[in-house]
Amino acid sequence: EDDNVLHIGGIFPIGGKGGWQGGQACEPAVRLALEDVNKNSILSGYQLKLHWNDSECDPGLGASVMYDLLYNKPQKLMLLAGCSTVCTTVAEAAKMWNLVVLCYGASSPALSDRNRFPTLFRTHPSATVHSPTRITLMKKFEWYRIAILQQTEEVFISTVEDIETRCKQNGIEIITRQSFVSDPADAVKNLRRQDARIIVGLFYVVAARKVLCEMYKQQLYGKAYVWFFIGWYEDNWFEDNLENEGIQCTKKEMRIAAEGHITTEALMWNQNINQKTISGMTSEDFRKRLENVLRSEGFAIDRHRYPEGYQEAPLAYDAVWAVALAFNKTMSILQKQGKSITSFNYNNKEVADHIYSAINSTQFLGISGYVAFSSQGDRIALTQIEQVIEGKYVKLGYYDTQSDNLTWFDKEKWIGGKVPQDRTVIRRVL
Ligand SMILES: CC1(C)CO[C@@H](CC(=O)O)CN1
Repeated sequence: EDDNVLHIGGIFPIGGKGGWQGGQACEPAVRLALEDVNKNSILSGYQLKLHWNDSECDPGLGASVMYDLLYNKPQKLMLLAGCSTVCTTVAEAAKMWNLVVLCYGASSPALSDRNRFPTLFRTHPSATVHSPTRITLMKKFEWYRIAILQQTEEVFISTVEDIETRCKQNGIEIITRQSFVSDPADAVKNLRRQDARIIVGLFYVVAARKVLCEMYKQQLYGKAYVWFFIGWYEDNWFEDNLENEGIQCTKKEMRIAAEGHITTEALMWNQNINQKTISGMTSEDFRKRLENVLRSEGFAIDRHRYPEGYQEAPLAYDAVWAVALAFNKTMSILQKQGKSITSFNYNNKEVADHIYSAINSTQFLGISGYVAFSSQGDRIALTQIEQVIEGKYVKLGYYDTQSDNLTWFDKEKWIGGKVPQDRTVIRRVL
């Protein structure tokens, strides 16, 4: 095999129906990154080569793609993967081959576990990255009595556990935790029964539309309520798809119920769009290049419609740069010992440990912003807070968990003209 090539494996969720088909935009983003890394002198003469296949976001298919990659030459130095379910399977097995796994599209909090996943790193933030942001907002507006409404999916179950822990640490009482599999009607009724006013909602976008219509019907919206929704739904999610999802509310009713809700989301595109990143590109330059590639492959790109994974594409692009920087660091350390990174093999822990500690300490400014990993391999990321004001999302601020710093624009608007309260206040008439 040609000796100045470093081979890596890739598993992308492209086809299939279930879960997240984010490989559609993430695989092209990885291609752009390989182009940039290979024309750059970062790997001092070596070329990075990717061998990949489609997991359809199915863990079983992902496992068979991994075995194909590992049991066919050339041997791979590490693996890129997407989708929480596939990353769980691949990262749990990868230690048997001494392989680092870098996940660009996995949000499950369960993956932050060094015992189960000793060699996992993610450029995609965990869903728990929202928790400190939500807590900070509750303390800012003095909401110390909250409720939780969640869909019974693994990612939301472990997110709620994280919220519960942080609420306890901050003296915030969770008065009720309601969950539903697909019909939220009873859960919403229980929220009303408990006089819930500040509600954190954790569900996928199809369930979110059902919740919103239930909120309208049961009048759990308006000036006395604050709803926290997840911020990565598409912009006009609460008006879309109503007919073919059998939503029993009109667009107008959905807009009324949605007015004023707050969202939190992890930032995946560097907000300073003119700031040059490690590749020399700004995030705006990257967006233009990515959209050209996607259009040339037949994707329709417009304000409301993007291929799946478009939002996460910077995470995939930056994952390749993280690999290149880590390999570069590993090669210079090994060279001092008269060794080569290509002496890596699946039973050779020594080189694997060098690759692990190199990626563990890798930090750089990427298209997705500052890239750095926690001791659990989690992506350290900023979060963004928005609010629906007159039917449109307005940026309210950003939160940096590391420095516990909230940047606030004072743009929030309350339907009743003042901050909603977390409970019914009995006024004593003297
Ligand atoms: C923000 C989102 C949509 C969360 O799910 C990720 C996919 C997954 O965790 O399986 C992709 N990015």
